[in-house]
Amino acid sequence: MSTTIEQIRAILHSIKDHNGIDILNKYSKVLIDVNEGLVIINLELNYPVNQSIDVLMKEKIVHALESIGVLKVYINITWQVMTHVTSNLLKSYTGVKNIIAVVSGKGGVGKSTVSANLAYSLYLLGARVGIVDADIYGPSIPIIMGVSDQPEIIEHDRMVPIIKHGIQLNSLGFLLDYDSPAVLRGPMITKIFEQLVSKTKWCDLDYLIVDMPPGTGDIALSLAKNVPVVGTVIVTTPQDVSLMDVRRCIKMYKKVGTRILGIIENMSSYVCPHCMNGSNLFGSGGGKRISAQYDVPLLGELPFDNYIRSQSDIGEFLIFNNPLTNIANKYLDMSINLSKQIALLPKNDRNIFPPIVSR
Ligand SMILES: Nc1ncnc2c1ncn2[C@@H]1O[C@H](COP(=O)(O)OP(=O)(O)OP(=O)(O)O)[C@@H](O)[C@H]1O
Repeated sequence: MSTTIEQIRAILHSIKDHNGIDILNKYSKVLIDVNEGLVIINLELNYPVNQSIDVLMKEKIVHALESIGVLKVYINITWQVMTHVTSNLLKSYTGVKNIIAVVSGKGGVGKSTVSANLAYSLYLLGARVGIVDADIYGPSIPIIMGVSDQPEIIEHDRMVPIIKHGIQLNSLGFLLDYDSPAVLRGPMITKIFEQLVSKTKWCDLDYLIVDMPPGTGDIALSLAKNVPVVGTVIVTTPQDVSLMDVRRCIKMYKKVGTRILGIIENMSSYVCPHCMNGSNLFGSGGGKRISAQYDVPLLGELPFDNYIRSQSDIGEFLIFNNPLTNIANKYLDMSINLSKQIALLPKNDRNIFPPIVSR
């Protein structure tokens, strides 16, 4: 008896990828054809798929189909990121499908480093990505990414983002005088922040990463209320003081109704490059505990890696220089996890213009 399209569809729906996430979700489009024993599958997914994921997915699908006796199969995978509904139900900005804020309970946990590398790994997956440095206390993204140019101002006070390593970039540091940051507080700084995000001429972005200042201050509240953000990613280190601040941060974002897309534990372990023994510099398992306690996905755990620090200091990307390192793979896994969390959110239908009805 030959395999039916329904059986193949059911098999596809049962497959999980190497992150343990369903290969298909409610927005995936699947066209299946069976022609003289050859099964043809055309899959359109709503998250980025690079070549290695494409290969892994195809292997999984072929393997699963073999179990029901399908031996000849052709699979074609394409993808298209869609715009998802924002936490505050605001309409998304033109040119930006999904805004993701990277936040932390306290300073120095590696939020900017994670933001830059997360942006770059999403870009390596094939997505169009931008990054906004909104850290009023010290905009480090231009340093990490090795950018010193200023964005060009065009008509209607709009700014053209700088492009570096394929990523569109703008920073509060380009707009503020950092010799007198204390003067800029409250409404003034939140207005500049909102303009930075909304008045940059972003070009066709799948994801815009916002590197937020640490803590739960004015900019965090302004983000929650006035920026069409799909959600936040919280960066923490595993030690107890850091986790205490994360709890406060999670409670604040939950209170103001901003979605939490996941937690990233940074500097979670250290492997000595000489003896190769691992140790937990700042304790262990904190990210997992927080994730379980607040029912928030743990997107990844990143080790302490001196190469990250030295590369960031000279404005180079770890992944850019060495895409095959263990930590580069961890970043890629993390960005795949994040893109899939976003892929499951409802669509933002408010961005779709009503059809023009001719009389
Ligand atoms: N996984 C890591 N391994 C080693 N060093 C790291 C790692 N992540 C970040 N760092 C280093 O830690 C320092 C602080 O990182 P970063 O500036 O990204 O933190 P931050 O949370 O954004 O800080 P702030 O709140 O002050 O803006 C930097 O020198 C950075 O290179």
